[in-house]
Amino acid sequence: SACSSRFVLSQMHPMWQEPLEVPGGDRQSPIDISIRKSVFDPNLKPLVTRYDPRTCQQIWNNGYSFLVEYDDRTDKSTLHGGPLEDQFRLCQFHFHWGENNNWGSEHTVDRHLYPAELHLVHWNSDKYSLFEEAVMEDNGLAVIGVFMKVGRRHEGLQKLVDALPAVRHKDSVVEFTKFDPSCLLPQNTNEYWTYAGSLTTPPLTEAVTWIIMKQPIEVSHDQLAVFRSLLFTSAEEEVQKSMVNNFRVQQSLKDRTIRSSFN
Ligand SMILES: COc1ccc(C[C@H]2SC(=S)NC2=O)c(OC)c1
Ligand SMILES: [Zn+2]
Repeated sequence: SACSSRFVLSQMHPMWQEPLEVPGGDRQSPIDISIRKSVFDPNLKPLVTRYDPRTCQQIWNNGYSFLVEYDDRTDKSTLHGGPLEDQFRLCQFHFHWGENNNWGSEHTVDRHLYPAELHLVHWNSDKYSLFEEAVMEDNGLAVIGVFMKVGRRHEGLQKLVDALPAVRHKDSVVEFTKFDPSCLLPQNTNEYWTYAGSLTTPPLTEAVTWIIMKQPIEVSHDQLAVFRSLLFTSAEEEVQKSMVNNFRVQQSLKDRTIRSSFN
């Protein structure tokens, strides 16, 4: 699918150097979500996700994370509602995690760090015809962020975990089908925070309406350990580097308001 972030491949290096300044730079992500600074907005609607598992195509290790990519040529797997005016199309999901269970998420809640964070990436298919177009526009993208905490084994995630050894090295791809990502959403999707932000890796474009779920999902210690068995490096490289701590440093809120869908 077009949203496979080849930019990441070309411009990315695992511990990539933060650029000195970013175009605009007043709505960068990730951020800390201060609960007391967020403003309840009663006009925020429930989120509506309609994902068709038949659009699931493959898993790809791009040297920064692993992406599960969806066929986004038609409106089969979509997101609308919440803070969104338009309909958005799912193109991929991926994760960020740490070297241990003490940190790993990109966003935090009152500075609380989670061991990992899921990003479900969608682009505005009402306004644009390709991901590449949407990624350059204000609010061309909508990303659902879901925090992950250590607890019970997540049965839905296990199918994905079992496929990871096949994409251990950077640039490896494996077929992965019939996966419904709604199994990775918390049971309560009506409580979320939303704010205007950016991609969290280069090109860092300020095109994202963020929708961060309040309720984390639980995954087991062993499932996270398999994430950490992935490598940043390709099979040819002599020195293998484990894929951990693939999160960006937090950015300042600047002149933004975080809205909450709950009081
Ligand atoms: C230009 O295309 C890109 C570039 C990078 C990413 C991945 C970043 S953005 C995010 S949110 N989390 C991440 O790790 C893309 O993902 C949609 C798309
Ligand atoms: Zn991400």
